[in-house]
Order: sequence, then structure tokens, then C-alpha cells
Amino acid sequence: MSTAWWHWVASRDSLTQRLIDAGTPRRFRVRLLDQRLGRPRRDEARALQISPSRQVWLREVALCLDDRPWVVARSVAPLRSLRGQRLERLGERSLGHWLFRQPGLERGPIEVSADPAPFRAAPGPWGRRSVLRHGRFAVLVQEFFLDDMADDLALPAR
Ligand SMILES: C=C(O[C@@H]1C=C(C(=O)O)C=C[C@H]1O)C(=O)O
Repeated sequence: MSTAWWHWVASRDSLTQRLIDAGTPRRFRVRLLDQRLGRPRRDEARALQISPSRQVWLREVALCLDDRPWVVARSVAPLRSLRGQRLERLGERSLGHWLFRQPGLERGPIEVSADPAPFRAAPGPWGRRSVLRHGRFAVLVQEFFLDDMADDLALPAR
């Protein structure tokens, strides 16, 4: 992996904030693609250490700069961990803005993938995921960087 991409893929703070900073003066927007209750994929259940039959809250978004999708993200939270968190009300506000304000937020190891997003047909160089926890709340955040981002920021192909 190139150093330029490593900085994006290995970053452990808010990707939303990094995209806003790197994208200025472009306008940042979260486009909500899907948000519902459902079941996790098998690999998602494994990453969260839950049974695949458990109900989860699923959210898929495109993180856009000037309406160009730079990242597609799918977040999966076990329903049982959600007590009291009104995440369905987030709408087109960034999950990251809320998450990174939570005290004592912990991020697990980042897994990297060279495959495209398994949930959206959107080609790009790298994907990554990690579990974020605060208290009993857990969410698996999966983010795939897209070719439009590489083009707009003149990043190497990989
Ligand atoms: C976890 C973050 O939140 C981002 C925002 C998301 C959303 O609004 O659904 C989803 C995943 C992340 O790319 C972050 O900013 O790092």
C-alpha cells in the first residue's frame, strides 16, 4: 500500500472529519442509502462476535464531497447494544460526529481489504473495518474508499 493510502486506511480518529478537512472547500454530505433492522452477514457477525441470527441495526451511506461519493460505509450494531441510542434519528447526519463525541470510545484493530464493497457496486482501491465501542454499545464500521476520491485528491491507484 502506498504511504498516501496508508494514512487514510490506518487512521483511527473520525473519517468524517478527515474527509471534511481534505475535501475543503468542497461540501461534505452524508447520503443515506439504507437504514433498517435486519441480520448481519456472516463475516459481520464474526467481527462483532455475535450469532448471525441476531437482529442488528444496519446503515449504509455514501460520504460525498460536492455530491461525488468518496467513501461508501456500512455500519452494523447489535440491537441489544443499542438501548436508548436513537440512531435511527441520525438521518443524513454523520454517525462519526456522534460517535467521536462519546466519552471513552474505543476502537478495535483495523482490518483491511483489497476487495470492493460487498454491499454496493462501487469500485475503489481499499476497504477497512473495525469495531467501535463505548460502554455496552458496539458498532462495526466498514468503509470503502472509492475511485472518485483517488481522482479528486490525486492519490495513487493503491
Ligand atoms: C465512524 C465514522 O462515521 C462515518 C459516518 C458514517 C455514517 O454516517 O453512517 C458511517 C461510517 C463512517 O464512515 C467516522 O467518521 O469515522
